[in-house]
Amino acid sequence: MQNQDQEYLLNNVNPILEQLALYLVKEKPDNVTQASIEWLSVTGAQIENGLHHNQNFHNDTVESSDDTESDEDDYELYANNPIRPDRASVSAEVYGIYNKKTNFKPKIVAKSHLQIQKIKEKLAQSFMFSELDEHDLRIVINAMEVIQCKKGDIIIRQGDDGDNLYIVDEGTLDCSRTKAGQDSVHLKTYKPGESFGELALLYNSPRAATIVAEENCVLFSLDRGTFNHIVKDAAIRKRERYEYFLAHVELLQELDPYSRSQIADALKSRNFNIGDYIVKEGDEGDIFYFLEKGEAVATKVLNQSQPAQEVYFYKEGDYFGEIALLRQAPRAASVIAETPCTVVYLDRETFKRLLGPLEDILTRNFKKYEKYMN
Ligand SMILES: Nc1ncnc2c1ncn2[C@@H]1O[C@@H]2COP(=O)(O)O[C@H]2[C@H]1O
Ligand SMILES: Nc1ncnc2c1ncn2[C@@H]1O[C@@H]2COP(=O)(O)O[C@H]2[C@H]1O
Repeated sequence: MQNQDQEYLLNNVNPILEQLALYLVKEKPDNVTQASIEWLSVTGAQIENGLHHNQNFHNDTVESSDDTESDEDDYELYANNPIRPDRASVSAEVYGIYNKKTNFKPKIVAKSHLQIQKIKEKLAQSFMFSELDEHDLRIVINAMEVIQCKKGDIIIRQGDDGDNLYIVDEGTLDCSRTKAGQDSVHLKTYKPGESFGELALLYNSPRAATIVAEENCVLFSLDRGTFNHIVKDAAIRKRERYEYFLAHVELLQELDPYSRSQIADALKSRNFNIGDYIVKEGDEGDIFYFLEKGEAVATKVLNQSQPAQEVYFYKEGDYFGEIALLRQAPRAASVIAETPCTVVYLDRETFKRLLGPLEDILTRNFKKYEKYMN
């Protein structure tokens, strides 16, 4: 082998393969190939990223390229990993994700292949994280800690300072709030896939409610530092973007501002040109819409021998597409853009989860279509 090949092997290939081998020996996954792919795409990629920033990375020892940095500045990649007995700490800067300007050093917590898989699944269900790109997602996954808690454990206490956001992996938790001089009021029950504890991090405010485990639970927690740098700005922007609009949607008047902010997290947006069909009569329907900008018209075939007729006119703040979701039926009408339109929408699952409390109102409102419905 030529000298430069040996050097490449030593500097670029060995550090990653050695770590991979150690990981596989510890985890002993049934499917080695799949586990390796997963590991390489998360931890391996970060090591590689670091290698490009610091060619001093050799074997098991990772040094910061900045000699003046103290050991206290290091972060533990294999902190809980017994297979890394000698030097457990790695500098986040080595991994190329240390942001000198903001002093952000992402936390890296060792986790099993299975735990990483579960975190990925739960993050995909959580609106606040679902739009992160691969790179940011990797940082969030690395920073997450797995927390086991027992029935009755208080995870968050109203009024406390807050340093973590949580995603429920297993179990249910009760969320309640007490107002001065009043009994505590139950706000909601958290189930797997849902997240809580974001308000204190988003707005630097005391915890707005108390959250207690109703049974033994597994949670994933994310620290304030990572949340602030990766998630916070986009989440605040999205909440602010829709805050005013949602506060003026008549349908949502009965919801409290917190529930509306949850809808803001979940909304997706799409533009249509004049004449575009937003919804087509007879199609399967899985989406519920609010008209954010523009005007649209609903048309319906009332007589098979005649073209569809206009049956409803939509202005900003109106909603449509609820019938297919509530009745499990094909679309009862078409909705067509009369001007350039922007709609914001929720999928069926999210509609059920967030607008479930409004089902009665939605069903009562069917009467506005009554004279046109079969
Ligand atoms: N109606 C509500 N008002 C405020 N917080 C709520 C509400 N319902 C659920 N919560 C959650 O309870 C959490 C308590 O901690 P945080 O204030 O950090 O974030 C809060 C929200 O995630
Ligand atoms: N006369 C009407 N009959 C039925 N749906 C209507 C009518 N006018 C407007 N719509 C809306 O058009 C939507 C088409 O999709 P959906 O059936 O899911 O929900 C429907 C209502 O929101």
